[in-house]
Amino acid sequence: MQISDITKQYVQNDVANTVLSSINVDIEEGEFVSILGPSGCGKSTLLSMVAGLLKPTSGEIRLQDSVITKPGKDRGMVFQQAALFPWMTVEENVLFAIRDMKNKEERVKRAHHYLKMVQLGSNLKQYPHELSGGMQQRVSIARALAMDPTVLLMDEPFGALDEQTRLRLQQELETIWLQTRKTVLFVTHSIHESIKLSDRILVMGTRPGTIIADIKVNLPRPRLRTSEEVAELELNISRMLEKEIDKVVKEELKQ
Ligand SMILES: Nc1ncnc2c1ncn2[C@@H]1O[C@H](COP(=O)(O)OP(=O)(O)OP(=O)(O)O)[C@@H](O)[C@H]1O
Repeated sequence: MQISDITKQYVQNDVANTVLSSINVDIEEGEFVSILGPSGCGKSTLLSMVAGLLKPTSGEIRLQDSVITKPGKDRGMVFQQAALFPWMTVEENVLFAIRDMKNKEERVKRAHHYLKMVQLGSNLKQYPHELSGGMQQRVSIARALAMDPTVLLMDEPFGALDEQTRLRLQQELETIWLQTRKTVLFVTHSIHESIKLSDRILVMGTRPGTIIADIKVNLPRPRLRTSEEVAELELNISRMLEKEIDKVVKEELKQ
């Protein structure tokens, strides 16, 4: 995927606010890339443009040589809230996402395969309200994977979960990624989460949002908090982010 010269402005009351400027990134097939940055730097805006939900003001995003202009089946999206259909069972929610598949037997087989992968093989007939937040999020991951997208786009998928569930889902996502080797673009606020999961971390600065560091994480997996290299990287990134946050605080004080 090639993100080239992206700028994004939001216009409100005839005033243009540039939220992203000069975003250039090439993402290899199979890479797990995290986007980290202070609140409001434009992470979700960037992901929404890759999803085709928003159009860039200038620049273009290419996936397998096609310019992205709208949402497509080649991109599966997982949001902070699972957004499942409450009147459908777990199985039906996944089947609905792949309703275009003609062969019913194959369709059911595929839904079950991914639901088993996210440890929900015994919850097929349950409804979303009968599941915990973590389980609901697992359904939305299975739903996105079942569509067999080229890229998985994840916008703070574990942000609303408690710490224990979050750690468990991080491990599961890592296992799934090692099995499927999908390209993943993952927005998070957690430095540790990004180090644990990614091949590469894009650190964003703000006002306007730009990429201030592109860090390759060449550490063996699984990456433990107790590892010296992990702790050192965590400290370096947190210093970068603190600088950006200080910049915002100073600007706000001036106003
Ligand atoms: N539809 C919109 N209209 C106008 N401004 C918007 C709109 N959506 C987002 N913004 C502004 O664009 C900037 C970037 O927002 P965005 O949600 O992409 O940031 P973010 O990095 O994902 O933030 P967070 O980490 O808090 O989720 C913010 O200043 C936000 O107020």
